[in-house]
Amino acid sequence: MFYWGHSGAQKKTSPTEKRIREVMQQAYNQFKSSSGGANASYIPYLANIDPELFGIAICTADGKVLELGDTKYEFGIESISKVFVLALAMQQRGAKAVEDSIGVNATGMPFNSVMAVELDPHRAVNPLVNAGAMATNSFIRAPNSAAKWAMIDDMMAKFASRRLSVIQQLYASETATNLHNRAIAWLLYSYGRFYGDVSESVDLYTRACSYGSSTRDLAIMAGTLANNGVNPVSREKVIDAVLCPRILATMITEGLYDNTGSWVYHTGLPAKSGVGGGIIAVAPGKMAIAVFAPPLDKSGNSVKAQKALQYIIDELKLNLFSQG
Ligand SMILES: NC(=O)CC[C@H](N)C(=O)O
Repeated sequence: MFYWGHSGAQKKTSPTEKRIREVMQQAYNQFKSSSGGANASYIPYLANIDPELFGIAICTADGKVLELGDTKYEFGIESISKVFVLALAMQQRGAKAVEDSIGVNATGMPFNSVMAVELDPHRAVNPLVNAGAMATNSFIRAPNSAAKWAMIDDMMAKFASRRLSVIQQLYASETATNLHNRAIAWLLYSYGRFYGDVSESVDLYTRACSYGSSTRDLAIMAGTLANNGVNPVSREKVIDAVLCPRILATMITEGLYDNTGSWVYHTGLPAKSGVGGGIIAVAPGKMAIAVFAPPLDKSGNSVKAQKALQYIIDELKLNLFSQG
C-alpha cells in the first residue's frame, strides 16, 4: 500500500536559528575579503560608496531577524524598490491588470534596455526592469503626484515596519543623470503603454529608487513576501496573500536582469538586486535573506552578495526545486 507523505521524500523543514547563524557566519568569513566587480558609476553618488561595506541579514517567516556585518548602514535601495511599488500597483489594480497593461515576461536584457521595449510586439515589459517599473508607477491611481508619493511611502513603511527616508543627495544625483530612463518612458508612452504623466512618473520612480534602506530593512521587507504578505515583525497585513506568488514570479523571471537564468540555475529562488549593492532572496514560508556589498558585475548585480547568497541558500537547502 502506498500512502502519500508516508514514504519517499520528507517534507523540507525550516532550518534552526542556530544553523542559520552558523551558515551566515561562514558566508561572512568566506566572502568578506573577496574582490571583483565595481560600484555603479553612472549614478555619481553610488560611485563614492565604500566598496568594503558588507552586511547579511535574515528575517524568518516567524519574525526573527538575524544580522551580521554592516546591516544598519543605509544605502540606495535602487531597483529593489520596484518590487514594492509593483506590490502597491497589484494591490490597487489587481494582478491581471498589471499582467495585461505592463507585462510579466522575462526580457533577458539589461535593466535599462530600449530593445526590450522594441522587440516585444505588444511592448510588454517586466515590472522589474526600468521601463516596466516606470510604467507600473504610472499605472497606480492617485489624485495627484503628492498623493501617489504618500501611497508609495506608506507601502514601503509597511513592508519595512518603519518609515524609510529618501537619500536627498542620491535623488539629486539620479535626477541629474536619468535622461536614458526619461527616453524609455517617452518611448512606452508613444506606444500607448504608459498610464500617467511621463515626467511625474519618472520622477516618482527615481525618488523611490533613492530611498535609503539598510540590509536589515530589506530582510524584513522581503520577509513579508516570504510570509504571505504579512510583515513577520510588525504582524501587520501588508498585501493580499494571493499576490505574493505573482510578485515572486516576476522576481524569478527578471530579478537579476540578463543574469536571472544563471541565478535561478544555481539557487532556485526568486531574488531582486539593486545597483546600490543590495540583493534580496525569498524562500517562501521560511525566510528572506538580504545581502549588501556595493561592487557590481556587468549586469548590475552585487558580486559579493550573489556569492554569499548562493552559499547560504545552498547550505540551508532553500532551493525551491530541490527535494532534500
Ligand atoms: N538596476 C537598478 O538598480 C537601476 C536603478 C536606477 N535607479 C536606474 O534607474 O537606473
